Amino acid sequence: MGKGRRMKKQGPPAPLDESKITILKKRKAAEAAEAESAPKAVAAKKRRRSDADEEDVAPKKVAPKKSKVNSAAANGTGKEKKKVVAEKKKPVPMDSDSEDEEMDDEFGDLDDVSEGSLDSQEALERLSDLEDDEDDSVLDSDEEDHPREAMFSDDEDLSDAEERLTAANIEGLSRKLDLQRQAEEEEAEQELQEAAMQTNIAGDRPDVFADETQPAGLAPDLQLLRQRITDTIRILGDLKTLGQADKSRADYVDLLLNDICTYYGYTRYLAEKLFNLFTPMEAFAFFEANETPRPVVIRTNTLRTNRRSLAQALINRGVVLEPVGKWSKVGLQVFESPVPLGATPEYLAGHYILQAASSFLPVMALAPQPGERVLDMAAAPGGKTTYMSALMRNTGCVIANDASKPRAKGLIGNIHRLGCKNTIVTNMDARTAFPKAMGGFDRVLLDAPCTGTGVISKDAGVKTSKDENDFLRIPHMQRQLLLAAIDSVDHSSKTGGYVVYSTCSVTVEENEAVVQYILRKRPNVKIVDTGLGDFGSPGFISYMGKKFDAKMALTRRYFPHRENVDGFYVCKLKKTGPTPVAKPADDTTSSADRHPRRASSKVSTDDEEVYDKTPIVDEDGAAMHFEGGAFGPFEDGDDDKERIARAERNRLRRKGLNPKGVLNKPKKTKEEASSKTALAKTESTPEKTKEKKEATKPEATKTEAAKLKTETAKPKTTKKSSNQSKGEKKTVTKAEKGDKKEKKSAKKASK
Ligand SMILES: C[S@@+](CC[C@H](N)C(=O)[O-])C[C@H]1O[C@@H](n2cnc3c(N)ncnc32)[C@H](O)[C@@H]1O
Repeated sequence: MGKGRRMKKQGPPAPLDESKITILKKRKAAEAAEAESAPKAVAAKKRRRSDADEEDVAPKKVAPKKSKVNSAAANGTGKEKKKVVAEKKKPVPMDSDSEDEEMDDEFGDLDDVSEGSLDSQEALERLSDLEDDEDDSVLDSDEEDHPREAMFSDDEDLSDAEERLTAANIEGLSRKLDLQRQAEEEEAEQELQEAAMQTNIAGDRPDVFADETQPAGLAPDLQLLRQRITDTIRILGDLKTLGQADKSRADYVDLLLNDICTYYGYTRYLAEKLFNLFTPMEAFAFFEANETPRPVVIRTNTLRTNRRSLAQALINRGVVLEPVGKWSKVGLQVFESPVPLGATPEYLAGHYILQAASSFLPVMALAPQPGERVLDMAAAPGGKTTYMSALMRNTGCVIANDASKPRAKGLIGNIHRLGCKNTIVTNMDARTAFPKAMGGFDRVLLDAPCTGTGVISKDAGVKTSKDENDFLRIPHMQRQLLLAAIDSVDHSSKTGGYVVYSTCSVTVEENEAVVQYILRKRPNVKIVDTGLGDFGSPGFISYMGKKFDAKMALTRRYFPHRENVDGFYVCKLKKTGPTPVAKPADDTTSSADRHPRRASSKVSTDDEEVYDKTPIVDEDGAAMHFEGGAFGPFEDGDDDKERIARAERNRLRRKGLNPKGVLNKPKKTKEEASSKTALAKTESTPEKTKEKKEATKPEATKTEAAKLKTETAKPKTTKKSSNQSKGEKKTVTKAEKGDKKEKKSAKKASK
């Protein structure tokens, strides 16, 4: 487990502005105010609790934690901290006012804990609080119409067993406090430095261009570079006052971008693209956040357990954890673990999956319902598929597709481990496979392949590996996939008709621009609210002079520096009608013509490879019957024939047979067989026999036979392959063998 910012709680941070640089002062003031008001607040809370105990009516609620215990210990001296830990071991006397008072300062939240790990108790209490609050949570859209009592049996009271503390947990807490304190100290020091820099330049106009040119071959002085970055940002914030007369904004931005590239190691192209998403100040925070890992999060698999039991089991192993935030009922943020989280018995038994917090969000937005048919178009390694399966309580059907075979194997592994029984894995290119192979889904998730600019903290390679070509190629693929996703949804689904599009990238090209393209190509979809509440920021409605649909603000963006999660984008679309089918230029009997209801909504599109297989319903809502079933016939029969032929060839190859030989061999019809016997008796010349045979063959066979004729004229080696298929290996002559060897060695040489 890492240290430092990992300890930060996930959730919406304070709005980022210039004050971030002088945050320390503010924090100190806030801490002082908090220290003053804390005893009162705790006393009030205690009063509330005892009232509740007496009346036994009010639901138990504890103030959200930026734990006082933590902060007290974290801010205290080593001695104080030891005292904190020692105090934790003591049973807390509930009826002693004076002792209560004393404890209130540090243990306000733990007044009903008798013994055991503060850790476990704290985490469990927090779980309890969160679950008490869950009913009125607006964030879990998966609760929409189907309350999931059965899945969340974790709001029962804490049992005595759960309350028992272990020495290991106390040690865990102590370590957690150490780490937290260290992180806060580091952060404070950094902020102090930044504040000092700011003070230094506040009075005069810093000349950031003075030491711009660095002697070639010398490693950059990182501290100076960092200082110049913060100076330049400061100047850009107040160019009129702080800027030099002979320098423009563009000069400062150019200098800043160069410095960012040198300091953080981005290509200029990517640095600029990311920089343009924010104000200079916020861009700095974003680049900074990409340098530290996000918190480790696990998702409870509610098909196998509930969050409280899982938390308890892991706490018993010394894991320090707490609920990920109010927005999720199943996430646990892990602060520290003495055991590898990917190898605990709970992990192996499928009680949880390691999953980044932000990747819960698309599934929450999709909100798949029990009994539905759902498609996960790009599913591997399955974090979202298995969450969907759990939300659907293992009912209905999830088609989990991924184009990568090795990744699909990992997907299968996770599906098995987590006990998802309603899931089918397919391995196809979703751009062309759907909805041709399958359509009419209630919901589709497209967690699209992307450039990964939201997960640079996990994969620093993105900083240098993504170029202009990637930002053309990948959005193109995303558009194709999203078109296929939309066309695979049943707009008339009673319960759904939704598509969720998500990426772990923060660029506009891969997010709003893709959605905007889709709105133009598919007038039968509209953007709807994700149901994710206030968590995250709204999507862009304009960017660099480009205007997007006003509803783009309903889509959500998540950033490492704002929410302390991986950068992510989530858009929810509702399909309102069948996709108009474009008429291929040379097809005079297109489906639109055959299905007049489709013809009326014919549109011109350059994505003609995608066809909507949504059932066409009549006025009463009943599915209409067309040739080929409810989805209509496959327009591209020739494609199918070719696919089938290819599959057959592959099947033969797998069997070790030569497809050419086998498939080109004319099949004997019954008549042929019988006439052959008859002819054997009566005919004398082979020519005559041949003529007769030709006459009895259907047209297609005739051409095949003609082919065969030319083949027989070829040297023996060619014919041999067809003989081999009949198991006539023995007839291969030595000369033929030599010929084969020669061919093989020639092949090798050419390779
Ligand atoms: C962002 S990852 C999906 C992560 C997954 N949804 C999860 O939560 O575990 C994107 C996936 O898309 C797959 N992919 C790429 N191109 C594809 C295509 N044309 N059709 C289907 N899957 C594709 C990749 O193999 C990769 O596994």
